[in-house]
Amino acid sequence: VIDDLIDSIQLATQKVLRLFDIPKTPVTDPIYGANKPKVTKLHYDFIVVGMGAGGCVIANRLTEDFRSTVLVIENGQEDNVITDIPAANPYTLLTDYSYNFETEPDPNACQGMVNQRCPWASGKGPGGGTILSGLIWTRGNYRDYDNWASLGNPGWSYQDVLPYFLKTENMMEPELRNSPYHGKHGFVPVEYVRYVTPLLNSFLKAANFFGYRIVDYNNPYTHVGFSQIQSVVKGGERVTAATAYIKPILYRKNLYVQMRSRVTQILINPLTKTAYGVKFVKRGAVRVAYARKEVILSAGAFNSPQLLMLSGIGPADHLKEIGIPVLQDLPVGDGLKEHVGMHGLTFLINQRVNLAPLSVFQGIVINALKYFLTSSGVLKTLGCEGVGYVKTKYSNLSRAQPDIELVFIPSAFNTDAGVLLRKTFAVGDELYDYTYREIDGVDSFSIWPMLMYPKSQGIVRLKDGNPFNQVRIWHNFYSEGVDIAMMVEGIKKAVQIAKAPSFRKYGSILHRTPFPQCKQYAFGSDDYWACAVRTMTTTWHHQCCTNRMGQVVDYNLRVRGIKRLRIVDTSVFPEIPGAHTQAPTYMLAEKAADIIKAEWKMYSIKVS
Ligand SMILES: Cc1cc2nc3c(=O)[nH]c(=O)nc-3n(C[C@H](O)[C@H](O)[C@H](O)COP(=O)(O)OP(=O)(O)OC[C@H]3O[C@@H](n4cnc5c(N)ncnc54)[C@H](O)[C@@H]3O)c2cc1C
Repeated sequence: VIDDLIDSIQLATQKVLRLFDIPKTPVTDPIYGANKPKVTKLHYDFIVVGMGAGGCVIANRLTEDFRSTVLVIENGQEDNVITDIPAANPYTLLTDYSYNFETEPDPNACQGMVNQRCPWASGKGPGGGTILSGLIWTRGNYRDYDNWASLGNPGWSYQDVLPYFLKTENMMEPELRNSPYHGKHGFVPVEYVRYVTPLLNSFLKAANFFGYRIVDYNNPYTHVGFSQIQSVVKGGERVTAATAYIKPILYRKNLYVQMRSRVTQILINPLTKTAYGVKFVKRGAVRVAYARKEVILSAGAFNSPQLLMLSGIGPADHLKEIGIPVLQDLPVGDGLKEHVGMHGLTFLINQRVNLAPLSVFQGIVINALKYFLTSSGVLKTLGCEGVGYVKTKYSNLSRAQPDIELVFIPSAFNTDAGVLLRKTFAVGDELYDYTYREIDGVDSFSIWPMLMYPKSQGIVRLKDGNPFNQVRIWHNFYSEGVDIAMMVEGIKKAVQIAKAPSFRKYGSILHRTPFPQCKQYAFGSDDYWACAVRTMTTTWHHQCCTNRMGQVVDYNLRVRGIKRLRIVDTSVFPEIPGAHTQAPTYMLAEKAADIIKAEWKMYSIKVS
């Protein structure tokens, strides 16, 4: 009551000051999803920074208790009809829906990319990464979470987290819906993708040909094998974290969402080391919002460490160098992990059974009509169709734990003549012109291997004290030799799969013009592929582990040494799971919400 009274007085004062035009802080704001502007408050129970996968879940679950007010602050702009179209993601990746980070140059990797830097997309807008994502739904191996627990994080073993994976999910496929390893009542619909090419069938038959089973890879007993991709779509349309978790609850009076607002600092009392609010900038004006209970950081694996460091929490040496007073010395920004890949394999075919982006552009009117009027057609493609989990000879994991994921892509860099896909991965001119120009627009497909358990780890640091500057990222990809050896084996397995009889009927052949940086090696030799992975280095956008549980946060996700500050996003993963990171983030946030509610004795809405 007192806080509300203070709010009213402060807001009334601001209104009066506004009559004289000082300061310019408005007292009403367009709030995401509200029909008319809501009066902004200064005090909330919880402030959530970032409306990505983690932030959306937290905002939803905490507002189940109508006594608690929650403000979500999101830097990005509102979503729209284009962002819902799964096929639009190579385009949206190049827009302001992504932060478009870049890595620091490193002779070990990214050598064929523009300026020898790998681009690294990270979502910006309602849903964060899920507004850009390939929508692939994978959980990883049960041992991933047993490992989290064994690293000193009780409560995070597979048995502990499985209920939260189930709570998240609404499996729509009848054959999987009744499995004890799938949920039916969650906010996240999961389907097989609506639009696939005939090549998917060839991919799955090829797997059978080489002795792999068709499996439910999200079942802990059948991880090794192949499948059509389980994906986060409804009726073939993209479902972001905001679509799933925020839009259905926008009517809640205790939920406030500020878009286009960049948090620049967490406000922390230096004497008590207690977080009490945030500073943010909206439309050029600096504002503050106060949290009665907690500030929850969900700004992602690059921006959460940035905000901590800007607020005096991080490696002391680095903060001193930048000139930021040190509040708490913690290994923030260390241990960055990513599933590194090599997207350059190109298999040419002699029939147009693939995804041909140029014809999709040419027929855009018909394709758009199909999408909007009949909910069908090529715009429902994810751009990836199948997935396979295999083991290489270098794996020291158990028999049931794969170490390479193979993603089947019904097109390749050359298929759109280098117009879009190549740009999203910043493939350099020298590489593209030498290797792919001669096959511009030729029908083709690709298989993208992904290293599931990279050993190499990178570092995130501030460039300077300006909160609007991007962080600096040292990826350190392939600093551990075993990562290269495994990727080479993964590539060889992809090449083998594409040789199966099921692909031969399309005249499938591997494009053998080498990368210019690797032409000194015999094409297809281990040395050639090792050079290829250092040249055509691609990220899968699964950045994580930069504020690790057990190091920067405790197993209840509270920042060590600071009160009332928690982190709920991929940055707290104690180790990268063998999964695309969206499902693990939803799981993490669902569990975090229960932890927070228990601490503050809050209500939940029960689902059957
Ligand atoms: C291109 C791409 C493709 C992907 N494909 C897949 C896939 O197919 N399958 C899968 O499982 N996963 C995929 N992912 C990964 C998945 O989307 C992420 O792991 C997940 O979204 C991470 O959630 P998060 O909560 O950690 O952060 P994010 O979802 O990144 O959300 C962070 C949010 O915080 C906001 N923010 C950051 N800084 C500030 C600030 N200072 N002030 C205010 N707001 C701020 C950001 O704008 C963003 O909206 C993909 C990601 C990308 C980028």
